[in-house]
Amino acid sequence: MNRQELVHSIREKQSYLCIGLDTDLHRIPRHLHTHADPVFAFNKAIIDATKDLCVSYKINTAFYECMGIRGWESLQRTIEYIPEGIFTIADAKRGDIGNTATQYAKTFFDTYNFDSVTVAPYMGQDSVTPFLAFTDKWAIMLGLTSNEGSKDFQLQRMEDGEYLYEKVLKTGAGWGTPDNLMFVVGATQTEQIARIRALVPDHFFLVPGVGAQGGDLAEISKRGMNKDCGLLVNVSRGIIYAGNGEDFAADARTAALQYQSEMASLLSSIAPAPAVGV
Ligand SMILES: O=C(O)c1cc(=O)[nH]c(=O)n1[C@@H]1O[C@H](COP(=O)(O)O)[C@@H](O)[C@H]1O
Repeated sequence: MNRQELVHSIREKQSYLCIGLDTDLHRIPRHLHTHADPVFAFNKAIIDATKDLCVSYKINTAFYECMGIRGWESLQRTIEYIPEGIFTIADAKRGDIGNTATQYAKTFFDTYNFDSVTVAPYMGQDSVTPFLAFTDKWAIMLGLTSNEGSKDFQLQRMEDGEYLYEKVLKTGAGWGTPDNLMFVVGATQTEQIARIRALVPDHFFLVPGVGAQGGDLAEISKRGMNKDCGLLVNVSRGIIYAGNGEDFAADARTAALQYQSEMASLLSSIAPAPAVGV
């Protein structure tokens, strides 16, 4: 999916919600365990209940890889089930020498046909550029993450007073374009987000950390939105585990609808659609 299509979908659905399919076999409702593929049965019900409310689904591969071959099968069924026109993210946080990175890119873009992959930039340019060589596919590079450990390296100051994450963002931005590169910016990093938006004004940010990690949707939207919206806000546990009974999918829809409604009003107040013909 290209940037124009993504922006169009955000405007049309009045949503920049990304739902994280962090599906844990041990947390899904009991009645699903009679299915041949309980993880896919769960994902299918969540997708059916929420596909009109979100513009993206993020599949965190850890939750699938831990189940071996069965997990990869659930992942494949899930990616194939996500409707056309919804932006898909393989949250795999890959990063390796160029020759190996090319194989990771082929895995997620050719074999599984995801629109994007999350990548860790620690190994530098040659570990990221293989993900940028595919038409209408995206690399989503870790910028400033949502977790406590972001203080260990990312929020350390360099000799010139700049944070390490700022150097990473500025350097990384030169490897791709706002049409094929996004950055991960944690929703818990409210104090930094305006600074990050100033550094990379045009790029999309994937913003995880709303819901279970306590990030504030309104605050990050006010500080991080650009004229194209420029945000994909991910919620995983806060939506998919909103309920755990027979009605879990309806409960997930209710939670997603709350986020989408808030997003619609934030979009109209912060980044209203340009008038037709402008
Ligand atoms: O790259 C990510 O998606 C990511 C980056 C980050 O800084 N923090 C973060 O929580 N994530 C992921 O975003 C999702 C957050 O899940 P919830 O906290 O359940 O909404 C998980 O899949 C995390 O692995």
